[in-house]
Amino acid sequence: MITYFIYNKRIALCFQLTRSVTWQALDRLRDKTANDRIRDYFTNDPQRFEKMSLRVGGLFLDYSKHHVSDDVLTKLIELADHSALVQRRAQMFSGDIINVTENRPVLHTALRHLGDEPVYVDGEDVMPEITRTREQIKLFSEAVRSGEWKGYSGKRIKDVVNIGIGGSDLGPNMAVRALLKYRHPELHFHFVSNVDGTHIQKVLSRLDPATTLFIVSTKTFSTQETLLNAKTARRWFLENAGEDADVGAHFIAASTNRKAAMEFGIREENVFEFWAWVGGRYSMYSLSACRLRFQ
Ligand SMILES: O=P(O)(O)OC[C@H]1O[C@H](O)[C@H](O)[C@@H](O)[C@@H]1O
Repeated sequence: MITYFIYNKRIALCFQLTRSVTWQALDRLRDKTANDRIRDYFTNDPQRFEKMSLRVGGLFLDYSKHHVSDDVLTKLIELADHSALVQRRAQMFSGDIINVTENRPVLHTALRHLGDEPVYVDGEDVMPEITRTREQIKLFSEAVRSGEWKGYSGKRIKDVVNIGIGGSDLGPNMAVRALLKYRHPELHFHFVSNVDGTHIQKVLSRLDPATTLFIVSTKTFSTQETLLNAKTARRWFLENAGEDADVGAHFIAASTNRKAAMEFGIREENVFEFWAWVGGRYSMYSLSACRLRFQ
């Protein structure tokens, strides 16, 4: 049974989708069409591909090759209408609390929003801070890429090491690997997540501290594994290169905990912000993806 909630003014309305008349009709249609051949759908309807494909937002979607008859499609659309999909989508865009387990909005859409319209969370337009952070990431990453950003001894950055774990490691790691082909020819990327010291030692042994930039990636700045690795990296930097005052030229943070990051030695303007209204650590459009800009 599929049960879901619609949150409206913080009142949860519980729907049992699988008990709806439309769902049951779809269930019967599934049995009726189980032996249909997709090839016959095309023979009987030469317009099927045009009807069941679309281009939107740079994506091409082709669902004509799925086991979906016209009747099934009609019922699926009815099901979406009956289950208040449009209303739920509007709730998502307007910052309503639809993440019911964590009691917060799901505003990845605000991070992707490039228009001028405001997006409100608790009555406050969050777009200005998103725009400011985007700009901050852009300026910083461009300075690293162009070589304008210098390490403590005046050399440009050649290696970027992300130190994080869980959501602060896996998402950015996947995205950087996927887009490696487009990376800056003079920049190399490394990810350290393992609490076993051999991982960071192995990475550091190949690097020059004067040309390495560390991203301490931790939403809370309190995760033991990440802090241990970050402290190891800072010690390595201090033993082999600069002094305490130089840490800010080689360490930045992706975190909500500005205070802890600054106590670590990171400059305030190089603590890139997360927001509570996006759950988890990673969204392609959040600052977590800022490693991509370095590429
Ligand atoms: O970003 P942080 O606060 O350092 O948390 C990083 C990770 O910590 C733990 O491993 C949690 O189980 C993960 O869900 C989280 O992604």
